[in-house]
Amino acid sequence: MANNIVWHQHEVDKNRRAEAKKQKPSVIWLTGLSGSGKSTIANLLEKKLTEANKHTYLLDGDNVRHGLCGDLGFSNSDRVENIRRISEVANLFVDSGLIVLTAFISPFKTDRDYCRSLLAEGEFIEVFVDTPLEVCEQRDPKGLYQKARQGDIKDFTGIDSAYETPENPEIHLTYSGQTAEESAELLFNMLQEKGFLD
Ligand SMILES: Nc1ncnc2c1ncn2[C@@H]1O[C@H](COP(=O)(O)OS(=O)(=O)O)[C@@H](OP(=O)(O)O)[C@H]1O
Ligand SMILES: Nc1ncnc2c1ncn2[C@@H]1O[C@H](COP(=O)(O)OP(=O)(O)O)[C@@H](O)[C@H]1O
Repeated sequence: MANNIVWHQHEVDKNRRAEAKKQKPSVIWLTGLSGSGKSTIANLLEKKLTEANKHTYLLDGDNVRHGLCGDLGFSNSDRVENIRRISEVANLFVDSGLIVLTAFISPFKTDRDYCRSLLAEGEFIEVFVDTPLEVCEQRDPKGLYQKARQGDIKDFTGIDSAYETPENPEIHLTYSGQTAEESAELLFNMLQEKGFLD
């Protein structure tokens, strides 16, 4: 913990920055298994938000793990640290007035709740991309499930590492054979209907 360090209050604050962007800053936190469609859906959603003149930033698992979290692996403690860093970054981006989209497996409830705890009421929107393991495994876009089944990758989520299902997500995106575009459309509409974009 930082000692002898005082938070500096700047003249242009979060409200002013959000006002300038004419939007309500928030974090749209997609969680789900590898291959569930988080990145694909978040990408399509960001396009829709941009078309609606929203200012956004997408934090994506694979990309963040190349830089900010490049020193971390997939042990439970590394995953906790991964989500802690991402939560802090998401919080800073919300402070800057942005609508932040995140696409991380984020398998542990406590870590997702940590990000929620950093934000104000209504700013954290948990979206459970609820695609069954069998579907994810069949898609296997990176061939990782096959490697995990063969024992070439250890601690793979859903195989030999836990995924804690969200109990009360703001949005539950169930899979019933729809395309990624349809999921993104559905998610965009749900965000609007629930007033998260007002
Ligand atoms: N062991 C293991 N378990 C799960 N995932 C693995 C693993 N090893 C590599 N990968 C690849 O890393 C991506 C998940 O990274 P995340 O940062 O989202 O994971 S976590 O939130 O810290 O659990 C994940 O990307 P997505 O498929 O986009 O979810 C995988 O491609
Ligand atoms: N309905 C769907 N929703 C999302 N992705 C789908 C869908 N159908 C097929 N896919 C494919 O499944 C893969 C999902 O991968 P990705 O978006 O990287 O998931 P995640 O980020 O959750 O690991 C992509 O190759 C995507 O094209």
